[in-house]
Amino acid sequence: MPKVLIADDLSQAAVDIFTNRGIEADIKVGLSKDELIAIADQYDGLAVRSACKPDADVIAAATNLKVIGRAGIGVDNIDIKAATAKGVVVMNTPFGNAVTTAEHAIAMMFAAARQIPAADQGTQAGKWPKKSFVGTELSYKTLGLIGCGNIGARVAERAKGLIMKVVAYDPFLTEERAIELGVEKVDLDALLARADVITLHTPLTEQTRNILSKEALAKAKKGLILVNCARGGLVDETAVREMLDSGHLAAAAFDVFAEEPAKENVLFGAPNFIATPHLGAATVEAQENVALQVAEQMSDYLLSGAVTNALNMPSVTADEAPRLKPFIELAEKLGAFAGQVSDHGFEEVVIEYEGEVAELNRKPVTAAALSGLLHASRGDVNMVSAPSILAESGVKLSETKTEESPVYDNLIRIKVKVPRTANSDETGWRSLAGTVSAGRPRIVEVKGMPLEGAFSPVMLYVNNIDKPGFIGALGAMLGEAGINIATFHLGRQDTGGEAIALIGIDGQPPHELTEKLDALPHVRYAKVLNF
Ligand SMILES: NC(=O)C1=CN([C@@H]2O[C@H](COP(=O)(O)OP(=O)(O)OC[C@H]3O[C@@H](n4cnc5c(N)ncnc54)[C@H](O)[C@@H]3O)[C@@H](O)[C@H]2O)C=CC1
Ligand SMILES: O=C(O)CCC(=O)C(=O)O
Repeated sequence: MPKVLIADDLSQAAVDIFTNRGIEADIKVGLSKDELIAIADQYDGLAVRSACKPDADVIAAATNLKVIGRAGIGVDNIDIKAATAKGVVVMNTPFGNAVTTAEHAIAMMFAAARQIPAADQGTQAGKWPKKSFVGTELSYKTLGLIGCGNIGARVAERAKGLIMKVVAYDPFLTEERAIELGVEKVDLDALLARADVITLHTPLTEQTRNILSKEALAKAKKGLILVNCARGGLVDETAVREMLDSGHLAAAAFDVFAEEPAKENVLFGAPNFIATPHLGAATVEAQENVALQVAEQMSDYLLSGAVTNALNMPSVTADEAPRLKPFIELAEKLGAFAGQVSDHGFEEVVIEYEGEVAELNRKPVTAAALSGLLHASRGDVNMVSAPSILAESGVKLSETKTEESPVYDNLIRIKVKVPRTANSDETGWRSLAGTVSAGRPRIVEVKGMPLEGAFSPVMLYVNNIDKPGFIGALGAMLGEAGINIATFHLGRQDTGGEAIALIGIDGQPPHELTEKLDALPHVRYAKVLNF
């Protein structure tokens, strides 16, 4: 039974889903990093919000971990690179709290424009401070959105309802989408020059960190209201403090801080500054949404291999997962075959899809092929880590698809380009193909030569010249070594030409056997393959 750790406050809905689906869920909120590392290897899944920080050390200690689920949007608390390298899927819930967070941004904008918290404090202190609070009307003012994705777009919709003019800076916002949302796409300098209110809605990345630097803020209009319900690191907090003190900024309302939990901060106590403790997503509805979603997604992955909203792995729906399973198995085995016979590595990989499989979601199938391919040389690799490992190695990857498959209903062919080496005249492309028949993977072609057979856990691969007596000698050699033959598949180009034998054997043969095989006349190459 898979086991997950819920390491941040999550609605009970998540626990119920895990339990109902037969997954054991431990709740341990507020663990220190050392405490988390000490127990991390017990879990297949880790469910977090933003307080728990699965960094490279935690991920390295979590030797059984398969999935990290973020009940929320921002994943800057998770080391996705480290997770990918260890083959751990990272998934979030990109829509579950978007409305709630957009509403919080609007609430913060109003609170700042009318200084509601300070007015409330003064009133309840018996001061009736009516003359101290003269606010700003928002209708017909310009709202500048930095980031116009899920949340930004929802803020835009609401701001338009408030009769505000909305301009947006987002390099990935298309003109069509801007028109659809009724916002004007502008560059950052234009936004700074025109906005009466700025609200941030980008993720925290190396590109967005400090996007509102001291220099950028200096370009903003005097009297600006600044709202940040995205991430603390997006804004220079010290510069905001100086500008609130000097009156360049009329007000600022922040839900997020560079250091959280923010028990102290340079902004605290600044004039017209409003703070909430990262409450953007804190509504009953949003917490229910993200908890349900993350628990369903993690359970789907752990139980059926379905992948939704992953940041480091192609999606596989629950419907697709069972259909893809045999093709994933075939691709991984073909990749493993190619990887084990590529003694000197490979420079390029081509994966050809024919027939039925060409019409399926091929990304996970390709990831499986690469996982098999890299396994011989890299060991600890899986479908999550393989594509990025291959990309980092500089090996070129391409894919083709043909709806028609001349012989089989479906066919996957893997071609690898092997490099020229001092000891090998085997240059150029090597190819292997297989099919799924009656739900089982079968190999149907090796080096362009047709043959037909199932994969066995241990196989002997022999590439030889087709000469009488060879098969007898091979059988005798295996018999002498006490090795039982389970399956025997032969292929050849033409009589007396290049040939191959693929022999399923019961158990691992001694190393000397391949040496003896290699020494047989007419044998060009012999290798034990493991699947
Ligand atoms: N305060 C809170 O409790 C919450 C905060 N958030 C934060 O809000 C962020 C945004 O969430 P969503 O809108 O759902 O994400 P999203 O991915 O839908 O939208 C982000 C937008 O930022 C844009 N962007 C990326 N780089 C940019 C750049 N250099 N300059 C300008 N725009 C850029 C993207 O193109 C995208 O349109 C999250 O990453 C998270 O950090 C999310 C939920 C709750
Ligand atoms: O889980 C939370 O309370 C924070 C939500 C958030 O910041 C996010 O979803 O990115």
